[in-house]
Amino acid sequence: MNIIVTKDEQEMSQKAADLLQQRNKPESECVLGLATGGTPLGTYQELIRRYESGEMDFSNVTTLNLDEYVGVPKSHPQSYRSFMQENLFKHVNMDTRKAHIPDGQAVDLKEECARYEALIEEVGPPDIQLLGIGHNGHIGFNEPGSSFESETHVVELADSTREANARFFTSIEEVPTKAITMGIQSIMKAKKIVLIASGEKKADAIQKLLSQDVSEDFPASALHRHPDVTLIVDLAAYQTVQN
Ligand SMILES: N[C@@H]1[C@@H](O)[C@H](O)[C@@H](COP(=O)(O)O)O[C@@H]1O
Repeated sequence: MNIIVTKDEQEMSQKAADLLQQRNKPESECVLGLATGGTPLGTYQELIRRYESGEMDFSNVTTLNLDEYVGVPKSHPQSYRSFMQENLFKHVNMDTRKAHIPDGQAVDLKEECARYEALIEEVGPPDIQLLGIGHNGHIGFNEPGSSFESETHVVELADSTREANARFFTSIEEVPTKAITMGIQSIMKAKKIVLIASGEKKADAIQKLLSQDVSEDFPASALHRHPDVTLIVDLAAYQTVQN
């Protein structure tokens, strides 16, 4: 695992945008694996800035998002479809028909998971996958205990994850209890993975990740088995590791 320590969140976002931009070559289709949450917001702002200044073009970009809440309408402001639309897609010259996100409102969720996994094979795998990390080490919505062999599936969200995400809703009761997520094995198919983390609140998770222990109790530890992972972490999330 390649580790880049940045002075702050802004620099973390710029470095992550650099890696995404490097994969976006004008002569070929580029597949980006994208994530939601607070952490990638700065990266998306940086990608938008680069598009607006003519440094980046998204016409050849296909995207595959990691996850989506179950039962939340696509138009709901907190659906991951709306999140991506508001924070990236609508600001760049993307063909949103090539922007894929699991359908959390599918009548048959099992069938939807199978469809999405097949889609990863069909349009993917991502040239690069952007990942955040949950306090408990979750990636996508793969909570502790998830099998490293898992493909796209429905998960029950851990109470700690619902509490962490409650800040985006008006109350904890509104936070969905289930989600569809790409599995660990699906995520590991990406050619390159970049994990970003910032702030003291992520320091424990980063410390655990860097302990090198590989265990299904800490989903992000699966990344130690991937040949091309870059961790970009700001000082606040990393410094505590040193103390
Ligand atoms: N499903 C998402 C993850 O993909 C994300 O990495 C994590 C951390 O979010 P944040 O970046 O807001 O800390 O939370 C959510 O639950």
